[in-house]
Amino acid sequence: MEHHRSLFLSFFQITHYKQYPPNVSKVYSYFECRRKKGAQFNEVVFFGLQYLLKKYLAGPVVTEEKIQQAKVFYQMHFKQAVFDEEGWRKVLEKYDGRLPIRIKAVPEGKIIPRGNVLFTVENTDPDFFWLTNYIETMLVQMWYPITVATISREFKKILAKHLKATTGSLEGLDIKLHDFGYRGVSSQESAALGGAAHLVNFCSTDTVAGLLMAQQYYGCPMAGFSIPAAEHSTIISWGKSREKDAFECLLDQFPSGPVAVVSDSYDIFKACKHIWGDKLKERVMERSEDSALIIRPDSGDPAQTLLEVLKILEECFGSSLNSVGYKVLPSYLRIIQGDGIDLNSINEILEKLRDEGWSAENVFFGCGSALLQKINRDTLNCAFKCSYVEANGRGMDVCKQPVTDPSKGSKRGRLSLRRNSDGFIETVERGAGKPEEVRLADMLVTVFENGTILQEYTLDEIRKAAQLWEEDVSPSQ
Ligand SMILES: O=C1OCCC/C1=C\Nc1ccccc1
Repeated sequence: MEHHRSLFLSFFQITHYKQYPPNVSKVYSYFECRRKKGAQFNEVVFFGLQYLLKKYLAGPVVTEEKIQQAKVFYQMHFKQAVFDEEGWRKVLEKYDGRLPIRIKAVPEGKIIPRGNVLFTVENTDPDFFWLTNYIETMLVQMWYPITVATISREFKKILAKHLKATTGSLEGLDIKLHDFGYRGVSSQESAALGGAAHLVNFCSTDTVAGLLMAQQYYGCPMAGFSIPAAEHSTIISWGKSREKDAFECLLDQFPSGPVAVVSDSYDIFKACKHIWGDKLKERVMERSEDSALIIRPDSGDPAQTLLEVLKILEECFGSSLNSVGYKVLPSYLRIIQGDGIDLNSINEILEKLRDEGWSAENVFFGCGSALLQKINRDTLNCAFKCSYVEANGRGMDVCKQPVTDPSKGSKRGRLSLRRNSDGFIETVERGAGKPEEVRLADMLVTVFENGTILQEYTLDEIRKAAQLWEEDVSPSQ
């Protein structure tokens, strides 16, 4: 495939090779989501490195043509010759354009507590010590898929808790949160990465780019599902006086399988009472459980609107009690709330529904920007730092310890990740841990070396690694 020029143009400062001490032969760096006091998230889902390696770093990424292009580009940019043409030509000659780099990483999907090493990067050939932090810029972009996968899993914990508490089971958990975020992200690539990151935890999405990512980079032919759904244009195009006809068209066009109909174009409450609950009542009741009508409010205070809608639908269609005593609408009727959903509001909504005796099985959720866009590199304090160098044949552990912010201190020495005797995951610093012991216990796996990807993960394996634990679903919290 066409390798991207971005290898050369995707980093931050190309003058760093001139700034290292003399005779440096190795630069070893690592990536972590720094621990932060009072942080909202204390564990992260590792996801996305495989895509980045396959797309930008694997294979013969350095070519003579790209070297020439970069040379001209940086001569213009710095108005002096600072691009390391010779260094790159040596990569081309010595390694046929493959990067002499080793990357060791936690397996994708693993749940790792904040403050632990997630992957390490080092040059495999002393001539190329400057390469390690050259690819830092691109590697730090891992903050995005990690953060989306983490937030998506936090949603899953909340949904699991409420499902367990109000239905007694976790059935249907993986379709409870639908990705509505395609339009709200900054680019097709973000949609692909973020969409795939959500699919680590759920199989419900409208972000098609994420499905393609899962297919092309994570070996999953179809990672998520959706259903026919109205949007405001398909309702209001009938005119205000024909909302009933618009709704009836959805029922006619999609007689089997679930269908979602946004119903707040004019008055969600009148639509539920007089159209769904009256004019089209028979049409709704004739649908089976597998062909439910899913009504979508899309405005107003989410909890208040949902409670009012549930009340109206109960008056029109009735409700029953499930095995744990919570109210459920008839199986041909459900609701999806895709407006105003984030980690705080989804919990509030489910608590208010529960207080009014409603089970979580009545409602599905959609989430857009709060899932894919309302985040940044600081959300999980993602950082990439050098922790070890070799010069004149000697190794040296290095780190930063800013007196102005100790939380920005970095780890020192070569790092490994292990489960300690208490079963907790911890990072072993300073190259401690005997090599034979580290080899066995080290959770970090060499996934990339000298241009070749040595370990791949399928989405199925990643989903298994990221599944919720028992304690994540216990209603106690
Ligand atoms: O209502 C629905 O039911 C379930 C299927 C998806 C769906 C709506 N999708 C959507 C996507 C992007 C922005 C807004 C809505």
